[in-house]
Amino acid sequence: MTPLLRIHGLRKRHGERTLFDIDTLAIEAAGAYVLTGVNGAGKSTLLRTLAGLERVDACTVEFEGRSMPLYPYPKALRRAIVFVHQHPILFSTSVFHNIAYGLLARGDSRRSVAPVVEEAMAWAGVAHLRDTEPARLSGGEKQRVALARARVLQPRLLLLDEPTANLDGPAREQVMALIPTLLDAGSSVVMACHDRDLIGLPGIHRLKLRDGRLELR
Ligand SMILES: Nc1ncnc2c1ncn2[C@@H]1O[C@H](COP(=O)(O)OP(=O)(O)OP(=O)(O)O)[C@@H](O)[C@H]1O
Repeated sequence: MTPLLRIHGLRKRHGERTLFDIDTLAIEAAGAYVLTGVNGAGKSTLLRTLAGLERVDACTVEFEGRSMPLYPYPKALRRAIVFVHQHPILFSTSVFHNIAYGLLARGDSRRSVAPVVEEAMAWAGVAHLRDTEPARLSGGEKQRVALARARVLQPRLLLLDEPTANLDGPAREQVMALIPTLLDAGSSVVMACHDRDLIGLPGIHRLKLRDGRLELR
């Protein structure tokens, strides 16, 4: 099977320190991965690199069978890959507009966007918050809005940085419940996390960053 994404020779340095040096990273279409490693191992940096938010040394990517450099970050990846930050930054408008924003920015019409956003709000359990200003949301609500905002873009690859960190009780359960359904929509998902319940999800592949190398378990 052709992987969705395959990267060779992915190296990241901070000054003299090599944070990671990865021979090959292959992500299957509709595959689910957890990325583990101790604090400071480079998990967030690796996700940010895949999302084009970190500069890297020359490195080639095969995306859906086409070869391209990872830097400068290609348009095809910008459209296909969505990164969800651990502490999502939301615009000071409404929940509805935050979820609609990416689709409108892509040029979709307001008329076509509205039902997609309605469906996403229902999926994320935030429909009752549609007119709420993001500053008034709890951490769990913000994370669910961020997941809905990512989902409407129908990414081929979704990168989640510690989606359940800082959440507990029902807020954590609600976010946890959404994650398998992202896979049902056909996206590949890579999640950096320390959460044992996410690591134990059925069918999930385990990637571990250790001493700058990536192990597939
Ligand atoms: N711009 C930078 N310059 C130098 N070092 C940096 C820079 N950005 C990140 N680092 C270092 O790179 C290392 C990896 O950070 P990163 O946040 O990717 O790790 P992580 O595995 O996600 O950690 P955690 O589990 O604590 O979130 C850390 O030691 C961090 O201090």
